[in-house]
Amino acid sequence: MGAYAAAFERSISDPTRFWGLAARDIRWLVPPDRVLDDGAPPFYRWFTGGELNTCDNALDRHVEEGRGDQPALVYDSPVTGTVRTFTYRELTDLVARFAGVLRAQGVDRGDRVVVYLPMIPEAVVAMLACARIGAVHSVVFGGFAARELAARIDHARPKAVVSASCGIEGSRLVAYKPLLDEALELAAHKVERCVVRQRPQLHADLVRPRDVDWDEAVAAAEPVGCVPVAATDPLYILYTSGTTGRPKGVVRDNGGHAVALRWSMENLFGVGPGDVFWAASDVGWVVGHSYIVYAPLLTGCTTVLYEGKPVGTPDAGAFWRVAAQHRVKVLFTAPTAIRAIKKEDPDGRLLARYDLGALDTLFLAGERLDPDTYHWAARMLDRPVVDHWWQTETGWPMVCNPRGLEPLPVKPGSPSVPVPGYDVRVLRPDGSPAAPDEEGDIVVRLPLPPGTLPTLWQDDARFVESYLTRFPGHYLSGDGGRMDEDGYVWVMGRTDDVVNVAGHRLSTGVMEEVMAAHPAVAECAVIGVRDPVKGQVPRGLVVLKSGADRAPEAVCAELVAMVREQVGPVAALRQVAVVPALPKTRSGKILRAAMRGIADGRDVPVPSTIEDPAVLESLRPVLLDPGADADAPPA
Ligand SMILES: CCC(=O)SCCNC(=O)CCNC(=O)[C@H](O)C(C)(C)COP(=O)(O)OP(=O)(O)OC[C@H]1O[C@@H](n2cnc3c(N)ncnc32)[C@H](O)[C@@H]1OP(=O)(O)O
Repeated sequence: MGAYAAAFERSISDPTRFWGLAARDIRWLVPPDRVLDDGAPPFYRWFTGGELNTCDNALDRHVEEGRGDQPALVYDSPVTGTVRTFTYRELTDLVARFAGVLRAQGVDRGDRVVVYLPMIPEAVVAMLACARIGAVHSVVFGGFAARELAARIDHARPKAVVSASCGIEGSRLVAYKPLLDEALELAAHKVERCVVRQRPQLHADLVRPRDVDWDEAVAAAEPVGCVPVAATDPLYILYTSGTTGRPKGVVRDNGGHAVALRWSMENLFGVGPGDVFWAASDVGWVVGHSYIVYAPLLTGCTTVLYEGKPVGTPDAGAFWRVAAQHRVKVLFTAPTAIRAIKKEDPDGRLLARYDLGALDTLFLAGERLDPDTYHWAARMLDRPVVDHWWQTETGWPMVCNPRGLEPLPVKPGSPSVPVPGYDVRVLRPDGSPAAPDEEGDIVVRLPLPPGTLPTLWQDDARFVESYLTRFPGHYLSGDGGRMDEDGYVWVMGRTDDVVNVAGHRLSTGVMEEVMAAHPAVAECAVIGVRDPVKGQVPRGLVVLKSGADRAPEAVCAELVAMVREQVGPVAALRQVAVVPALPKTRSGKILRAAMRGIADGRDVPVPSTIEDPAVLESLRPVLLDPGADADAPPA
């Protein structure tokens, strides 16, 4: 039996022993009584009775163990012309001081702190400072609009918000503070304190005494040490899109998270202490949480925080420049980024300018890796390109080619095999196991391994209903796919109304909610359709109210602007078409999957429950050819 098969078998047959051994790489303040607490299924807890501090494991511990002068964080920002390195000692000092700032603002263990920051070192500092004092951070991605931020504030009910005057999107300045002010106005929950980092590119007006200037507060703060927290205490809440407009607050614990992420670095990514790891994502997504911040630092690596884009900052050689300059060993990004680079530099002329001698592997996740992109990247880089599949809910890879454990043959289009700890299955609608290569729902048999979501924030019922009810005893991933004879998993895409736009998981429901509020709209549907660069883009189909005397093009342009304004630019809704009717079942359910299939050029059977097949047929031309974008985005 190979190393992978042996590890997988051990992880499933004796998870207590498997993860108990992995837990030895973490510094515990109080060792756990139990590795797996399975006393209250379907809720499982890892490392109960144990106490630790995640920040201690990510920073202080490394300083004490001799890594104080090693770079912990490299901030590379082509949009500001900055490259700055922070050693473990420097980062520990900054975090300890900012933890003092939070304390001084009344933030204590268990309090929530919303972090709404661009890709600047302060984002990492704020997250780790929360961990240091046992506060629970909830990072909100900067591409969301005020309304979305307000919804998250109302749900997490934070004591404080940490933000900045602006973000920099390529050449565009995004004023964060007005968005924050608007969100605070919209939110019912009243936030007591906002700590605002003033960036030189744009000064924000502070509302005193609510708003506190980051630099002034840090100058006045006393450094604070790490507090012990229970392994099962929440480290963070990260909201992710569900099928409805209401985001789900995925909870991450401290103990299981630290153990699983630390294990994943050596066994999946093949990196260890001292290596340079770069996840080119955003701290607002789970990749940013796990593989920009926590996993590399828990492992004693150097992590790269990149404030730039794959193209345009300044060109499609940007990723290769960063990888070469910082001697990156593992680069992790989303396929959409590689497709954007490929589009601009198909022959790799820019890539050829850089010495990528240190680069060992390119890991890709966040959306399906299409074989074309895989082959292009593998050919251009001439080194392993590794697809892997996971979700915000799981926090770390579920299916991967475990480079550290045992590199397995690559099958382009498949992220390879279930990761140790994840008993991945494919089920038929009746819950019976699918045959090899038969498509079904991808599920994971409970218990999920450490590091995965123990529940949704203050909503055990929604946790059970969303993930554990469809197939009792299993976690429902929401993705469909198949498993082949060799145990390789083939992920085909979402089985629900969640879209994946440029690696950003978005709810079509939230866009529909916004569009439905337009006075001329009678009903609408948003579907995700294939896009050559972003993977998927949303497309809106709208039925106007009878008697609406507005020009359809004007309504479409207004709808595009409304979604951008109320959901955020990241929704990237550009295609909206006015149609005479939407196809529905006899019970009135809109047939989104059927429309999606036609738009993607797939042969989809017309559901037998359809009310009027002619309606679906009449949409075919519009679904196959969206026409021009409804409007150019505002400058
Ligand atoms: C495995 C578990 C997971 O799935 S975790 C999620 C993993 N996903 C990712 O890491 C995301 C990968 N995608 C990306 O990094 C970006 O899409 C890349 C490839 C860099 C392209 O970026 P960009 O050209 O900006 O396109 P986009 O579609 O991301 O953005 C659309 C519009 O939104 C804006 N936007 C984006 N981020 C922000 C932000 N932080 N603050 C403010 N605005 C933001 C973009 O500027 C863009 O605006 P515009 O429409 O061009 O005006």
